[in-house]
Parts: sequence; structure tokens; C-alpha cells
Amino acid sequence: MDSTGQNNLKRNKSEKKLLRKQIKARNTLMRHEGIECVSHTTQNLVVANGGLGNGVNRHQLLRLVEECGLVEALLMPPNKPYSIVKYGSTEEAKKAYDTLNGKEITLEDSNQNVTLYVNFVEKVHWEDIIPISLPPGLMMIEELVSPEEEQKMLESIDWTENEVIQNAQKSLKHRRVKHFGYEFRYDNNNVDKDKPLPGGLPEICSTLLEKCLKQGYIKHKPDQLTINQYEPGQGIPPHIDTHSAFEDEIISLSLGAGIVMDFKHPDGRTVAVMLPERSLLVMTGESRYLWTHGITPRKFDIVHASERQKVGSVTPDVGDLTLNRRGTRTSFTFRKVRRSPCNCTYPSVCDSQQGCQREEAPSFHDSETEASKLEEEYVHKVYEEIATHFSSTRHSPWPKIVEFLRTLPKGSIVADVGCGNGKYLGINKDLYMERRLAAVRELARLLRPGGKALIYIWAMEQEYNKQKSKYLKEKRASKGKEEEINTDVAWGLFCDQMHDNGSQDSACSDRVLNDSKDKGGNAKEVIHSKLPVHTNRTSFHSQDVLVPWHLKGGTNKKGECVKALQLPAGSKELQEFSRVFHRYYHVFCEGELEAACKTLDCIRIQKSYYDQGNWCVVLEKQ
Ligand SMILES: O=C(O)CCC(=O)C(=O)O
Ligand SMILES: [Fe+2]
Ligand SMILES: [Zn+2]
Repeated sequence: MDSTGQNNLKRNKSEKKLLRKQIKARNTLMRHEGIECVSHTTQNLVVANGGLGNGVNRHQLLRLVEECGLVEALLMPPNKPYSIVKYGSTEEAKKAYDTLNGKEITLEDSNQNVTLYVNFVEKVHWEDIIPISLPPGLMMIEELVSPEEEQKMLESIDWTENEVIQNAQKSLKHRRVKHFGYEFRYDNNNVDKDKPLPGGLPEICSTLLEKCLKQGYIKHKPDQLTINQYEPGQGIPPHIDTHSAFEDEIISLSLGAGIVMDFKHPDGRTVAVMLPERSLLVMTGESRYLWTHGITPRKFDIVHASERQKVGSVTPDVGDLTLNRRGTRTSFTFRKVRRSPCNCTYPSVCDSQQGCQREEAPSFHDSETEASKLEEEYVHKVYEEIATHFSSTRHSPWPKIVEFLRTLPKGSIVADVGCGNGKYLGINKDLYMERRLAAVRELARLLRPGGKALIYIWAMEQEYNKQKSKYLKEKRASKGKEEEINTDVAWGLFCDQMHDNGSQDSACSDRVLNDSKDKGGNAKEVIHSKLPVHTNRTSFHSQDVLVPWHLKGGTNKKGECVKALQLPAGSKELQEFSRVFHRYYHVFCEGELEAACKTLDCIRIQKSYYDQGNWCVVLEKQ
């Protein structure tokens, strides 16, 4: 064949591949989002892989789509790996379709490459994206302090003086913390009410607090202050401030930078609230007692692009969202220590009222049921299905674990325990380590005094000491072989690779989706829609995620082991064996594992370290 012929062949091949990918995107949109793509030209395009959920920011996409014509609207739903663009005419939309379908772009915020796949859509139904108002009892006051006051308050904090506290708080390393009035103890999530700290609240806060009282933002003068400092990438896990520790009103002033705080209702509703720099957040009533609040550790927030929308809940206007790089935020959280038990109207999350509640009904019954459901669907059932294949990808021993085993005395009895377990989002701070803590406690119980346990837990931080973990690096190392995967890496919904040594292509499977409808029923869908699906080989954006596993192979009807590669392409059997499963994971932040271990008296942490994208501890039973 001459070179022209070869070129034609090559082009045909890449055109075919593009078509395949485009159709795959179309199917995924239909199945998971109910968005129906059409083959004829319309004014609207859906751009797969061009969403906030896979790291494309609004400015970048807007520039691209505007090059092709007049853009009437650009909808970027939060956390979704696609966007919808509406042009003034079908001609402009067609031009964009021809220009952008298959176009590879480099993400401005992470330097990763993604390929856009574009399809026409007739009309988009946004019923699901209903405007969400703030949680009841929540209030935002903008510009409570001036830039000068802000500066003074920030300068007044002496982070050096409390070395002792900082040392004691190594477990909180993910942010800096300082307490005034009363020390807040993170071991029991309460304050020592009989041990006020000398000096009370800093003088610099007086005018501010007077103002809050005068304006009626609060009714009672606070006597406890916690200063939290968050560097970009740091956060605070979702929690409800212990009812028995503090009164109703909790206020928090944001200084240095704004941030998005996530509020969650126990029924699963979530509201992301933008807290602008120098604003005051007031939590009372339901928002203080029933909703959890937390800050997701990440470097960018999804915020409104336009000035008028910079405050308040972030989700309503999908036509106006973009990514905002975080700065260092310092918050002053003022609370009033409670002197008598809480008698709020939310007994299910009230530690003061748990005693009496337990006699009537098991406390946190719903959370426990949901946690078990999650564990059953996204841990047990998944591993039942993928066990053979999973096991075939786990062979090389990790050096540090080998070292641990080699140092054990001769004759030691070793239990290798896989601590896969579940927890559910948005549950009380006191409870949400329930299952994980139980696992550590059980490990401790197994040990004899002096016995040791080594725990490895997947880390939220996949980049440590400026080094990318093997998990992130593997993507590049295996270029070529996994070329298919790389082109899809940003399609955060369902086309992903695996944790560890995955070498799958990204066949999305109808089966799994149908399964979730048939078997799991609503509960499964609700969990699925609430937990983000992690994109393999990328950084984690959430601590609670579903991690896809692309099953290759399984057992056939005769019970024989079959590898997908042995099956004819396009065959029914191949489809059957190329299924995608979603495994629930809680990835740990720095310090979280130690903090969990420290709650057990009988255990001493001998060593803690980071290894290959995991947080690790060696425990010794006292
Ligand atoms: O940083 C904030 O605004 C919130 C801090 C917080 O929730 C806490 O310390 O309990
Ligand atoms: Fe809090
Ligand atoms: Zn209460």
C-alpha cells in the first residue's frame, strides 16, 4: 500500500474510534442523566468531558464554544462531567459540533488532557436541578468587617505560642487550630466546662461581637472561640457541633479568603454555601442542630461566576458556575458553652437526648440501616462479583509491608484482615467513624499485649511531599497499553480505570446500570446519586467515593475461569464479562487514621507514615 493509502487507513481508524467514543458518551448521558442526544442538527450541544465535574473551568469552555458562534447559554451543572451549550442558530451549533467533537484540550487548572465528545440535544430538562435555598436557620452577613479590621485580626493570631497544643493536635494536621475561652477537645468533641482557659476571648473580637449582638445576629454573648486555618487543599470533615457542648447560635467569620462549606441534611439533601471573605455565617435552629457542616479538602471550589451571585448556596444557576482557586482561609468560630442538657427538637442527632431515646428505639437506626445497605451494595456484592479478577491483579508485595512482617518474632500468629467497610454521608460527627472505629477496635481486641497491627488505608492525598503516588503515576507509565483509558480519564461518570494494577479499557456496561435499577431499587440509586464516582488515576475530590472496577473475566456457566480477552469482540459474552462495578471507599485525610486509633486507650501508635498513596500506622497493644 502506498503512503496515501496508509494515511487514509489511519484516518479511517481514528474516525471510527471517535465515532465509537461519541456514541459511548451519548449512551452514558442517556442512561445516567436521562439526556437524549439526537442525530439531526439543533441549537443545543452537550459536551461530554467538558464539565466542572472533570476539571474544566467555565472560562476555558466558554472561550472554546464562543469561537464557534454566539452562545446564548452555557450550562455547567456542579460535579457533572458534561456541559450544555445553546447557540443562537443551528449553523453555529453545527460549526461547534464539527470543531469540538474529538478535540483534545489541556485543562487549565491541572494540565491534564481530556477529549471532548459532542452531541446534539433537542431540549434539556432541568427539573432535577431545582433552586436550593439555604438550610433553615442559616444566615450569611456580608462584609461584616472591613479589610483593615480583617488584616488586624489576622495579624493578631500568634500561631507560634501554642506549640504544646499543636503537638497534641498532630492528628488535626490538616488545618491549624487555636482555642480561646475553653479548649475544644477533639477526642470527645466537647469542652472541659470547668476549665476555662486564662485570658478569655481576645480583646480584638469585642467590637465585632458587640456589633453582632446589637444587630440581632446573636442573642447571647459567646464565651468560646476556635480559630481554624485552612490552606488550599485542607478541610474539616462533615459534623454537627456537639449539642451538649454549645448553645444554639454558632457564628463563623471568614478571613483571608472565601470558601465553600457543604451542608447536609440526614435525608441526603446537600447545599453548598459560599462563604465570602469577611462574611459572617450564622447557624441557628435546624442548620445548627440537624444539618452537618464541613469543608471538603480540595484546591478549587465551584462558585458562581457573576458578581451578583457570589454569596449563598451555590447550586441553583448552572448557567453561571466556574472554578475558584482557594486561598488560605482563617475562620473565627464563636460559640457559647452550654450549661444544661440540650433539649432541642432533633433527638436523633442530640447527644443530650440519646439516653432516653435508646430505650424507645435504637438510636441512629436509619443511619445504621443505610450504612449497612451501602456496605452490602457497594462492598459485599461488588467483591462477590469481582473477587477472581481483583485477586489476579494483586501480586507484588509492598516493601514496607514485607519489612513489617520480617521484623515480627518467629512463631508470631498473623491475621491479615481486609477492613473494607461502610459508612454513610452526613451523619453525626460522633457516629460517622462508627464502623471504621469498630474495625480498629476489633483489631485491637485480636492482639495480645505487646502484639502489633499494621494498618494501611487509602489516602485522600495522592500527592505527598511533592511526589505523585504510584496510583496517579501509573497512568503515564502505561501509555500505549492503556491508551484507551487515557482518552477517557476525565469521563468521571462511568468510564474509569481501577485502583492499583488495572489494565482495562473503559467499556461501559449497560448491565450494571440495569442492575442498579432492577435489584437495588431506590435505596441504591439514591446512594449512587449522592456519592461521587471517582475517576481512576486522578486525585480524590471527596473523601467518600465510588471507585469503579472494570471487571474483565469471570466464571462461565460451567464454573470455569474466563478472561475477557479470550472472548470474541462485540460478543454477548464479552459484554457480560466487561462489567463495571462501583466500590464504596472512604479515603483518609492526613491524621485521620491516627485520630481514630487514638480514641482507643489500649493501643499505642508506634509508627505512622505515608506509603504508596496510603496512610499507615503500626499499633501496639498496651
Ligand atoms: O471553619 C469554619 O468556619 C467552621 C469550623 C467548624 O465547623 C468547627 O470548628 O466546628
Ligand atoms: Fe463546626
Ligand atoms: Zn440537641
